[in-house]
Order: sequence, then structure tokens, then C-alpha cells
Amino acid sequence: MASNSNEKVIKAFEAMKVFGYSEKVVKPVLRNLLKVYNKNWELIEDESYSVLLESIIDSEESKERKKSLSEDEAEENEPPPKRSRFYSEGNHLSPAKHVASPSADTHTSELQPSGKQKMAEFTTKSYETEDVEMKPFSLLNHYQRKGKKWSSSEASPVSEEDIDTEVLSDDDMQGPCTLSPYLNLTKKGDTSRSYPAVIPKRRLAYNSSLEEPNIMDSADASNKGALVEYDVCETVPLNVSSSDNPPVFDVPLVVVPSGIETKDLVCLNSEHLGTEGNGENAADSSQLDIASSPKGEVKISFVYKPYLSSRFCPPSLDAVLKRIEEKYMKSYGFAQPGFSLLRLMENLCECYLTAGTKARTANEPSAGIEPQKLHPVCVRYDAANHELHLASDITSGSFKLSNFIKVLPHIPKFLASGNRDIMCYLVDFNDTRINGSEKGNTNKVLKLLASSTMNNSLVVQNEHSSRRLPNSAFLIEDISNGQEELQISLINEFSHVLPVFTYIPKNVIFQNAYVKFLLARISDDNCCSNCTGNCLSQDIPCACAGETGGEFAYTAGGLLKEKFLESCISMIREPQKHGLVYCQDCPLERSKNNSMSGPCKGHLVRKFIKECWHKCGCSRGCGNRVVQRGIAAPLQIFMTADGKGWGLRALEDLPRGAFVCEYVGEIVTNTELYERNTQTADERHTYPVLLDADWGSEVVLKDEEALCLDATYYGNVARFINHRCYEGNLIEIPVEVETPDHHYYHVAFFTVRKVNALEELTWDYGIDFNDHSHPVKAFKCCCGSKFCRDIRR
Ligand SMILES: C[S@@+](CC[C@H](N)C(=O)[O-])C[C@H]1O[C@@H](n2cnc3c(N)ncnc32)[C@H](O)[C@@H]1O
Repeated sequence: MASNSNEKVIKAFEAMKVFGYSEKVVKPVLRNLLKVYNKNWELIEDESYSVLLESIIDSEESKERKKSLSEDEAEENEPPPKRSRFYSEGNHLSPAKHVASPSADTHTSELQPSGKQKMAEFTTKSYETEDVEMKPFSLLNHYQRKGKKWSSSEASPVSEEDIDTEVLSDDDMQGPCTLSPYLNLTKKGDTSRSYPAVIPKRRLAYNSSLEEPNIMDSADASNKGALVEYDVCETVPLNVSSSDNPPVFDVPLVVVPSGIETKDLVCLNSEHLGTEGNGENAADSSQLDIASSPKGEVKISFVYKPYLSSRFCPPSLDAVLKRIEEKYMKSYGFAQPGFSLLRLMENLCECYLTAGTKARTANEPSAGIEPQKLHPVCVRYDAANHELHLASDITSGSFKLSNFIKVLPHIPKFLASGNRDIMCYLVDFNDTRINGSEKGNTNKVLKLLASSTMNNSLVVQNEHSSRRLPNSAFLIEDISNGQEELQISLINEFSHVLPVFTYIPKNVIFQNAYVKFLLARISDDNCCSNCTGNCLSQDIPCACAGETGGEFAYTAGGLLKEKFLESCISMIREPQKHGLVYCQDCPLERSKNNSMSGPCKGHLVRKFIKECWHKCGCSRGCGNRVVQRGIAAPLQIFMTADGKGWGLRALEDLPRGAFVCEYVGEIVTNTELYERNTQTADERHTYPVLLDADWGSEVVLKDEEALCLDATYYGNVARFINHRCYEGNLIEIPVEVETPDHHYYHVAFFTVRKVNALEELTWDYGIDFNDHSHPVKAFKCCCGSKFCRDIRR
């Protein structure tokens, strides 16, 4: 450790030597920086020690100024000039390069309302105190005097520990330091030296230590309960280059009348503060909403104290977010294209809502979330200490903004991995891990975060398969990872959390489903072993057309025949014309517990297509093999604008009757689906499709024969197709390929009309929005159809 530090120190010396600075000059500055950056060498070494270099320059300049001041025999009470280098000269590095902590970065000062201009104004007005003067602010409070004075002439190498634990002399105080946000105030006439580095502004606060309301003009302890007038000072960058310079701060300062304890000041509400400042109601302006869940149930806001600075006016949120994204995401090596902090916070709210809701209703400790640990993640930024507080429980703990920022890049991965433990960790920051001995132990927290992502399968964006588009949207070129004939892209325009599932191009049995592809089970009536070439071009349709009434369902061009398509549409849209079929012993009802089960509610009558398969003599190019050849149109997943989540669209126009894709998922029994549903009761999106097209024709269907497809964890592109009441542009048709019985079949989507490129693909899930016991969970429908069946809409 020591030798490593030594090496770093030596390297720093060497780097500065290039600029002509001796070890003697560098040492004290480096020592300060190490202290301020909490020995974080990365920050010091960053950009070829630019922070160190700048701090040395500052230090040298302030020494120069000090020297010239004493030469000129400047009056002791005369305030020294401002650090004009920062504010009026065209300095290429911003003052924030020198700020006290990594969290107090460039954006802090640059976000001041008028930047350099304001500072110019500030310089001229800074002595315009009306009736008060301020005592000099003692910088020494912030350095603990212990141990021997570190001498810059001591021999190097110097270890980091040496540098860090050494005590600075007054002269050594240069570079950034942390300052108390409070100054004392004295009455006019006090002869003590004054550094009026701030523009006081009259504000009122309630002196809670006092009892009787009374307007006081001085800090008279007898004025209990008084509204005291105090001065709010300018917010300026925290950077002190010398004890002789006027202190400048990047923390809001409150000048408190002497005798009034700052702890006794409480923030007044709008009625006390009036509409001063921005012309806005003070209470209103003390909260800035940043992000919220889609319907606003959960939100993240900045809450700030309006009285802290007369010049503080809420900056543009966009500007703040942009700066944080640029600065921290890059600094911490997180450069996911299209990343948006705002989107992240929205996702955080959404995730918080989902996780919280689940924990309450399903009451599942196994979900890894202990309900009592959840607090609203409402963030209050404590500008004075650069801390983010979870507003729900400010008293129980806080964590440093810098730590939060370090964690931030990891949050999307967690959200993307579907790992709800993220909520626990955030809450744990608040409750335990950041408190006490582990406060600030970001590494530990990160390790915990990392370990819980280990076993999650997620759609991975790798360098080869993803790229940033000109509008900063992010494109995953093929979410199927080459498993489909065509690439299936995903466009992420607003850094939404990516879907989490494993892509499979074909259905896979989960466990108990009875599905066997046996050639022996396919009778001669169920195949066309004598056919050759293309069955569609034969004069007499073969046995495989038997299922569709002796006529193939497909045209030579691979589209559905009009007549067949029409009758399928009619069966779905006008079930009353065709009648429903009712099971004697409905698997859906059977899987419920006895008290809830009832008679079969009926199933739609369906027309099946039967495709030629392995036992048939025709070629693979046979026109009666459409669905089994897979996706033929370029498809893209995108985020819908109307609250349905991700959706699917084609990138080319599709004609009526075209096959788009089949619904692929795990083949589960109805009982297995029921169990899954009870475990994931309040998931926002659900992905089951019942294979119930023939349930009504069987007297009693065994559990392992009553099947469903569940694309929640394993599925294909069809899992993104959203619902539209009646007017979906797709229709689902059962297609028999490998098995002659209708227990298992493929669910294939065909267009019911011409669909334009980029138009969202939708189908009618057939949901009864009033049936809350159906395994395909109803949702609040946003289909936008004028025939929408969801009356809650
Ligand atoms: C098969 S998924 C469709 C893909 C889903 N949108 C996603 O982001 O993964 C079905 C879920 O999408 C949402 N959804 C589908 N159609 C919807 C609609 N018309 N209105 C609102 N939500 C819809 C519901 O949450 C539903 O449970």
C-alpha cells in the first residue's frame, strides 16, 4: 500500500516537473487534494493530473497576490480582490476543476444562473451590504491541528498516508476545502476584518428556540419565537486558494444573526417568505419534480430550501441531467449509448411501483423484497453537504452524491436484468449499508449489486450487434442472435429498460406438457408421402389439405386464401355467429381451487391449418409449408408511445393474408401456468397464450394435454405484439405441423389487411376485461380502438 502510494506520489511529482514545478511546490497541494478527494488517486491522475496542475497554478497565483498585497501595504481591513482568473479571464479550465469533492463538479458552478456574467455583477455588488458586515470566516476550523507540521522540505518519497495525515499550517492552506455553510453576522461598526464575499439578502426565518413572536433587529436571545431576519448569501464555487482571499463557496450560505443558533432556524413556508425571488411561490419553487412512474404514483424530486440562497433559481432540468450524464457517466466508465439519466429515474419509479405493489399484494417473501424495507425513493439533494437524501426517511441516513453517482451506472443493468433486488439495495443504502461503519463503502455495495446480477439472462448488447443511430437512439440489430432467418432489431430511442427474456425460435417444453413428435403417430391420412415437389401445384389437393376442407389454406404466393382468411376473421370477431364450444370439464376451471371453479366459460371455435411435414414426400419449398419456414418479414421491436410497453412492427409493407411470425414460448400445462400466474401476480406484462382451440371437443382433457405457451422467460418476437380490441391487424390461426392431435399446435399470426411499414402489429387477445380469474391477465387497455372492450378505459 505504502509503496504503491509512494509510486503514485513520485509519478505526480514527475508529471508536475514537466511544467517546472518542484516537489516543494507540489507537495502541499497534492496533500490537500488527497485529503479532499479522500485519497482517490483516480480523480487526481485523471486527464494527466489536470486537477493537480490547476491547483498548483492557483496556489502559486494566490501566493503572488499575497506577496503583492503586502508590498502595497494594503489596508488590513480592505477585502482583497476577487479571484478574477476564474471569472473574468478566459481561463480554459473552469473553477470547478478545483472543487472540494468529486460530487461538486463543473456543473455546480456552471449551472449558476448567469455564469461569468453573474460573477462580474457579483464582484461589483459584493460589498453592498446595507447595514451589516460579516466577520471573517475562519478557514482553520476545517483543518484539524494534530501531529507535527508537515514540512515541504522533507525528503521524498512521501507516502499517501504521510501526505494525508500531516497537518497544514495556515500558509499551506490552498486548494479546495470544505466549509461550514454558516457565517456569523456582526452589527455595523464592528471593526473586525470583513470578507463580504456574498450578497446578503433579507429573508425571514422562524427562531424556533424562542417563544413569543417578535420582530427583532438583532440577535437578542430574549426574542423567543421571533421571526428573525437573516441574510441569504450568494452561492459561489467552493474553492479557497488562500486564507487571505475572500472565501468562495459552492454551498449556499446563510448569514445568521449572532446569538441565533442555526439549528433553531426552520424553513418558513410560502406565507412567510412571500413571492420573492423568481416571482414564484416559495413553497412551489422548493420542489422540482424530476421523474415519475407513467401514471405519477411514484416520483423523484429535488427538494431544496428556498431561503438558502437569494440567487438560487432552479436550473433547467435538462441542463442538469445533461451535465451529469456527460460528466459522471463518462468518468465512471459507463458509456451505454443513448443512456438517459431521466429515463433511468423514470424506470426507477416504475420499478419501485411494480416491486412495491407485488410485495404488498402477493405477500411473497421469496421475491427478495421485504415490504417493510421499502421507502419511496424520493431524492432530496442537500446542496450544502453534497448529499442525496432519500426524502422518505431523511433522518435514518443519507448517502453521498458521489456514491450515488458511482452506483448509478449499475442501476440500468439491474433494472434490465429484471432484478428487483435493486430496490432492496437502494433501500439498504438508506437503512444500513451507508450508515455507520459502512457509510460510503461503495465497493461493497457494488459487489452486492454485481453478485445479484450474475445469473440473469438478459438481452445483451454487445459491440458487434448494436450501434448508436444519428438521433442518439440505440439499435440492437438482432435480438434473436441469428436464430431467425431474418434479423429482428430493437430500437431504443429513450433508454428504456430492455426486455429480459431468452430468445428461442421454436417452442420448448417446460416440464409436464405431453408433446411428442412421433412419426409413428402420423397416419397416412395425416401426411402426403406420395407427393413430390410443391403440393400446391398438383391438380388434386393432397391429404394435408383435408384439415381445411380439401383446399389448401395458402395461395401459391404464400398468402392466406381470401375465403379461408375471411372465415377465420369472422370466427374471432363474431363468435356468436359460430358459437363457442364448452368443455365438460374445463382445464381452466379445474386448475383453480375448488371454491372458485365453475362451469366452462366457452372457447372460440377455430379453423386449423395443417402443413406438410417430415412424413410428406413434397419438397421443403412446398407451398403448404409456410409457418414452419419461419419469419419472412423484417420485424422491429420498439417502445410504443401509448403506454403499452414494447411493441412490434414490420419494416416493410405487408399484404393482407401474409404470415408474420408464430407465438413461441415454453409449452406449459394449464396447471403450470396457473402456478406461474400466482407467483407473478402483479407483473405488469404477461405473456401466456392458451392452446385451447380444441378443448371443447374432448370429454375430459388430462392436465398434461391442456397446454399453453408462456413467453415470459423464453419466447420469440411475438411476445411483443400488443392487444387491440377487435381491430388488430393480425389474426392468430392454429397450425398443425408435427402432431395430428390438436392438443399442441403452433399459433401463427397472419395479417388481416394490408399493413404499412412501421405500423404497430396488434392482435385481439380475446380478453374478457371483466374476467379477473382468466390466466391471460387483463390490463388497463390502451388499444385506442373505438371498439375497446375495457370499460374502465
Ligand atoms: C404479450 S405482452 C406484449 C408486449 C409488452 N407490451 C412488453 O412490453 O413486453 C402483453 C402485455 O403488454 C401490455 N399490453 C398489450 N396490449 C396492451 C394494450 N392494448 N393496452 C395496454 N397494455 C397492453 C400488457 O401489459 C400485457 O400484459
